Amino acid sequence: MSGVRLEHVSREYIMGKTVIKAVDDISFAIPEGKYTIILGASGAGKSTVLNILGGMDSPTGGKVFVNEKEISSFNKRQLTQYRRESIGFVFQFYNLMPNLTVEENVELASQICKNPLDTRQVLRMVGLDDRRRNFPAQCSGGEQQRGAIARALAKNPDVLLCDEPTGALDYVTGKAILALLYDLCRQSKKTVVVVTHNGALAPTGDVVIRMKSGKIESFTENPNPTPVQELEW
Ligand SMILES: Nc1ncnc2c1ncn2[C@@H]1O[C@H](COP(=O)(O)OP(=O)(O)OP(=O)(O)O)[C@@H](O)[C@H]1O
Repeated sequence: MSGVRLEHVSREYIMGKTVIKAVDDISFAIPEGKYTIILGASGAGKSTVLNILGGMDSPTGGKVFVNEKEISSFNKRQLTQYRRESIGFVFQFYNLMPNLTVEENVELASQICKNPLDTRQVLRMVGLDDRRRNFPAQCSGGEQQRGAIARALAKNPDVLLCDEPTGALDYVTGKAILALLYDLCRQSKKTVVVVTHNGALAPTGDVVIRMKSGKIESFTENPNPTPVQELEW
């Protein structure tokens, strides 16, 4: 099955004499193209799962498959290539290069991968074409996040991973960013995974995974997700 699959995945950290199970023997499968939300309180293990999916961290047990590639068996070089070519990341704090314009930030990402999309096309997709010559400091938070999403998408990745993408944004701007991520998921048919602690977003996901203390509390598929713009919280 294309998409994302975790089989009995664990991630333990040894801290002196204690073992912290950040992720504790979890299994789930997300079909390709699904808009997925991972929910859970602080410390539940959400970012650890996202980092493992993105090849930034490796499990201490279990197997991880992304579009049928077993990334948990990759060596360092393969993981670097995987992060570069197969994964788009969106973080809470945009992380755009401050000395490059929005357009140059997107171009820079395109240059390191195999099948990039056209920069202008991607900037139009995220509604940022008229701001493309601005430096990040000349953009609002929402615009910077759109720039970061454009940069991630331009790589034409298999999966778009977003860790608290609205964490630094106000309510209305955050909603617009979530609506954009959902629309991009539908348009591009790519798997999008959004990590958030905001339980109110559960109805908006095609797939909703709730985590608690490193375990999966529930896994739900939603045949008719609610558009985020229709929700209030
Ligand atoms: N590098 C590390 N070394 C030791 N413990 C870690 C490390 N990274 C994460 N942990 C622990 O693993 C657990 C899960 O952390 P994780 O960051 O995945 O949670 P989270 O659900 O993303 O939380 P938050 O919403 O606060 O970001 C926590 O108890 C955390 O302290």
